[in-house]
Amino acid sequence: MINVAINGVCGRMGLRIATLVAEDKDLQLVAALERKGHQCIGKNLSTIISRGHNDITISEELSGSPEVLIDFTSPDSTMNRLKACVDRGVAIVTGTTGLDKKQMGQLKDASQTIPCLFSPNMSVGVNLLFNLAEYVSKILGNETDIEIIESHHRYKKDAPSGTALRLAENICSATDRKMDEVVIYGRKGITDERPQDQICIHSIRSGDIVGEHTVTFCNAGERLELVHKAQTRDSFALGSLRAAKFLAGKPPGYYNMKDALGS
Ligand SMILES: NC(=O)C1=CN([C@@H]2O[C@H](COP(=O)(O)OP(=O)(O)OC[C@H]3O[C@@H](n4cnc5c(N)ncnc54)[C@H](OP(=O)(O)O)[C@@H]3O)[C@@H](O)[C@H]2O)C=CC1
Ligand SMILES: O=C(O)C1=N[C@H](C(=O)O)C[C@H](O)C1
Repeated sequence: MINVAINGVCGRMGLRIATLVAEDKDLQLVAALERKGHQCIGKNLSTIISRGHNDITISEELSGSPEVLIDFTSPDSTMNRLKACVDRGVAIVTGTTGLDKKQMGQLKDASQTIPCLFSPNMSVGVNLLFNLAEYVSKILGNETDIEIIESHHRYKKDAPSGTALRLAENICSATDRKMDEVVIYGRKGITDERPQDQICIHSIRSGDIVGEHTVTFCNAGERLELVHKAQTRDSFALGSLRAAKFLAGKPPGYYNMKDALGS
């Protein structure tokens, strides 16, 4: 049995993860965290997710000796909890996106002390898409116009999605391009002819779209599209549970979903 804690337990992801942990025979929820002053602090989790975890009260502080903290919150919250994980020797699985370079550096520094796993997308399908985009861009080379379209719900706080950025990073590394030289984020005004190696990321925020990503490769006369559509958040949540099981007991280090999926 692996003891886990969830940071942001009352969020869209946190609630799904708590529900799925209750159904997983290998995992035991020992702490459910929200920020100080959150309306759910002190409430019994089972009254919110209507099943499981009858003994868990939502709290502000990491407690209950978890082996792994599962975090889907915001960059500030992730950094705050990361300090607590390092102090207490707790591994962290984080899916929080929008971390800046400094915060990503802090996560990597922490991985010298505790096992850390970060992925901008924890669904199996998107991690396959990461590989497919790399493979296709290697074959189609630089003679192809590449665009990325990501679509999410109206409540998403960051843009572009971490998944879209990772897709662009993979394509750049596969085609010897540099992100800061070729990637743009939407278009406006007189843009003239697009440079051959340009990658444009477009972000749609609308309604209750869970998470959709399309990579288009346009050659003369044909277009190839790689598309992933998440239908529920369980694709991400189940991936995070797989990551937590993988990370428990590992030595300190910086891990990703490829490691957790064994791919
Ligand atoms: N890697 C992946 O597979 C996936 C990653 N994500 C990412 O996960 C993150 C959360 O997404 P989602 O669940 O939809 O977001 P929600 O806003 O629904 O949930 C975020 C949770 O974190 C809490 N939180 C936010 N900011 C802070 C803070 N500064 N201090 C303490 N707690 C805080 C929120 O509490 P409060 O209500 O008080 O704000 C809430 O409980 C995003 O970065 C998103 O991109 C999402 C899905 C999949
Ligand atoms: O905020 C979301 O919902 C999601 N965010 C992640 C991202 O930024 O890539 C992953 C997924 O697309 C859902």
